[in-house]
Amino acid sequence: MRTPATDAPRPVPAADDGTPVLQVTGLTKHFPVRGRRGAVVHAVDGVDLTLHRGEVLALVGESGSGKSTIARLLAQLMPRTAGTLELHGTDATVRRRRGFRAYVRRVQMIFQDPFGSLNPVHTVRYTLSRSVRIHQGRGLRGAELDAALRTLLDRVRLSPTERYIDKFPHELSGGQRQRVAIARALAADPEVLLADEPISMLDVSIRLGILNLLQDLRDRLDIAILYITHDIASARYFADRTAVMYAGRVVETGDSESVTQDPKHPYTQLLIRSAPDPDDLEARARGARGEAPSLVDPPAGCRFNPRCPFATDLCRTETPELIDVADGRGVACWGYSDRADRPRLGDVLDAYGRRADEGGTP
Ligand SMILES: Nc1ncnc2c1ncn2[C@@H]1O[C@H](COP(=O)(O)OP(=O)(O)OP(=O)(O)O)[C@@H](O)[C@H]1O
Repeated sequence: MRTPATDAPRPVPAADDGTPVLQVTGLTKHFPVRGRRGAVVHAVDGVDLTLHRGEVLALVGESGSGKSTIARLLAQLMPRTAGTLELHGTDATVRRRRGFRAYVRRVQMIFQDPFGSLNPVHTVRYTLSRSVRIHQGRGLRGAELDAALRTLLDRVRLSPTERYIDKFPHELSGGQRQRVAIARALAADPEVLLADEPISMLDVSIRLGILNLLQDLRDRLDIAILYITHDIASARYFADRTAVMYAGRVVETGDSESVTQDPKHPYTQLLIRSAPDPDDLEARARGARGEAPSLVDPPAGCRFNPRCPFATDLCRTETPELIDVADGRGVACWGYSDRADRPRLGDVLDAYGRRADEGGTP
């Protein structure tokens, strides 16, 4: 059961009938390229995602794969090129400012940089009071407001609250600032948190504490969380389901345990089997098959084909959709299709190793 941050009225909670809280289908974003008429960056292309209450979905991928763009599209901070966005099964596209305010109350975003996202000239009390008043009622003041602030700080484990409430951001650690940013998001009593690399700028020693806090919010408040990260190991620890992105497309989805323990897509295999040394991954991938593709003129077919040791003509010409492989798992790789001309997959690291031994790309 959700417990509201205060007794103030909140948007009607929808019955949990299994309908996703938030769902996007065919999500696409193309950015125009300045100075090149007609050219676009294919940042996100045809992505389907569903977020359920009380569930963490990790969106994993290397830099430039489109993760942040997806977060901004889900937050409706910019228009999409194509695709639908539904909240509880109903079109949630905002067209006016008022609609946007109502949407933001339900879908809140947490940013990577807690240093940049809190205004340095305001105390924690000011920052949180402002958010509480916006979302829970402009008239809230005095003891009632204090109680709401206390509840929020308790929720993010900044207690005793007196120690933090009159502090300025520069008087707090990175982890404490991120907790304040999370408290500010919680003031809206949201159903969805979009967390864009929420721990990547924090000290390694405090990252786990923030993930545990988010996990606790998922459990206690039944919030749906989109957790964006380039660190697939943290996705395994923290997320119920994982979607792996490559060059603007989702290449693999499934429960986090299966995706990380038994990766199916050659890209996910490379990502996981090279961990924990990302340089190893980059070196192997570069040594074997070059850099991540241009998103202005992306490769035809599977976008991973130029780096994939198993790619065939089919992979170079036709785009694979997500293929059901087992237990709700999907893999966008022709290797799992029943086509006669499908590629025969082998061990991805062996293949790269062989290539390197043979002196580069064949
Ligand atoms: N406003 C914009 N105008 C033009 N191109 C953009 C814009 N925003 C993002 N892009 C491009 O879209 C692609 C995806 O970027 P995005 O930031 O979503 O990736 P990401 O996976 O979040 O990467 P990172 O982890 O580095 O933030 C990149 O090629 C990026 O340069």
